[in-house]
Amino acid sequence: MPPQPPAPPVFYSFPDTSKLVDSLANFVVKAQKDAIEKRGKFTLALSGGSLPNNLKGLIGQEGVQWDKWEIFFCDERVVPLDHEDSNFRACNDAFLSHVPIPREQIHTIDESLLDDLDELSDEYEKQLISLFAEKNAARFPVFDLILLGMGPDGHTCSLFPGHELLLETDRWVAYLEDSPKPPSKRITFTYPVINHAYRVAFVVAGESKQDMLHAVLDQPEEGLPCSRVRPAAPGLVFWFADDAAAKKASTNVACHIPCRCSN
Ligand SMILES: O=C(O)[C@H](O)[C@@H](O)[C@H](O)[C@H](O)COP(=O)(O)O
Repeated sequence: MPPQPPAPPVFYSFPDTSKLVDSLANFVVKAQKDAIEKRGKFTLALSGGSLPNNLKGLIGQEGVQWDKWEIFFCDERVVPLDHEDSNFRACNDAFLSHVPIPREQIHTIDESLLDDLDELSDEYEKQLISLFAEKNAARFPVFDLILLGMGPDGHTCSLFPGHELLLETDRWVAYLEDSPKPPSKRITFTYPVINHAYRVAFVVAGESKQDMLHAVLDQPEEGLPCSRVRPAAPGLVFWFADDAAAKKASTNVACHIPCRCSN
């Protein structure tokens, strides 16, 4: 069978953040159940920014098999893990430290390599390879779920508009020293990793995201970093937005606005 085109995004919008947080937690737990049933574990990648706080709904959730989770970071700032800019720290403070996930299943950067970005990104890529490569014949890791944010300029992970890393086709993890969003030194998943996932979900909230969300969904030809997230079939993209962010967004999505999905 010829390769199928990517499916249109599935769009959910919610009247307020607490409903979004509850629904996102349910969605993650469903993705986890599905992954464990089919593959015996749940591989999840997390972003920084506002996302960690939107995952607090996972604390105390029933039906979570934390011992089956393997967590990576879609991008990470090149700082010690206890630094206030660390994406690991943000996720740890928001929810990871409140749930019984074994620490060795949370895959963080090697702090001894902070002075050598090439080595640092290479080592993180090796952590991915050791988890994914043996059982997976695919050329790239296939995450069960990747959770992303959308920056005000349409960036996601540490993939910024106009940056040469948008064109990376080989490496799984790359580094940059010129991030327009501080801090400037970061490592990031590349599109081949993001676009091989079973599910990718963006989480966006607030009026300040209205125009960019409209541009990302309705002007994909602009090639904004978020618009380039198009996992190959059977992969799916989901958007979890609050009504403030969703106001100008397109109806050119699988679940139209106004949508009050309860999942
Ligand atoms: O490390 C980072 O900076 C993030 O991973 C980044 O990609 C973030 O998700 C977006 O900038 C959105 O951030 P907000 O949700 O805070 O706008």
